Amino acid sequence: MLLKKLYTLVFLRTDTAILLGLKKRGFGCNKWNGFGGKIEPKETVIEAALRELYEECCVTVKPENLQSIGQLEFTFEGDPMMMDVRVFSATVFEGTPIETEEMNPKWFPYDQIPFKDMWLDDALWFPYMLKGQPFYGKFHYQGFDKILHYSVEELDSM
Ligand SMILES: CSc1nc2ncnc(N)c2[nH]1
Repeated sequence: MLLKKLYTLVFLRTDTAILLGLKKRGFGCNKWNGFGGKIEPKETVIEAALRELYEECCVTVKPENLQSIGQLEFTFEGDPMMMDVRVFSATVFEGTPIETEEMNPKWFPYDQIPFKDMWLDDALWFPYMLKGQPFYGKFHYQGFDKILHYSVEELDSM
């Protein structure tokens, strides 16, 4: 029986760049990533996404400006836990991203995304997100640096 844990992942975008954060501790440390994390028992996915974004870079997004763009499922050889990651993007937001204990934020022009310093799977599904195409990706890892098999499909809507 697979166990499933829900996570959020938010990307702020402008017409020229995407905001990534360098994870300073914990899971995925030293990788550039979107902003997000676990969902607490009594909160909705949207509430969790907006809370984590604010906690990690002090930027606020209104629920109506958060676009649900994708879903990622991560499984790991020998581990029953499946990570179910809900991916969102926003182009309208309030505040300037600042460094927190968790993350060091930086804007990257779209032709300078640091894929070699990101999770291996990101290069495989970013193209869908960057063109605003809802997607559903499944990635089966061996350890954290090898993808044994994966699939990414376009969705009609999220
Ligand atoms: C554990 S595999 C994994 N890939 C990821 N890509 C982007 N953001 C994450 N949180 C990711 N986790």
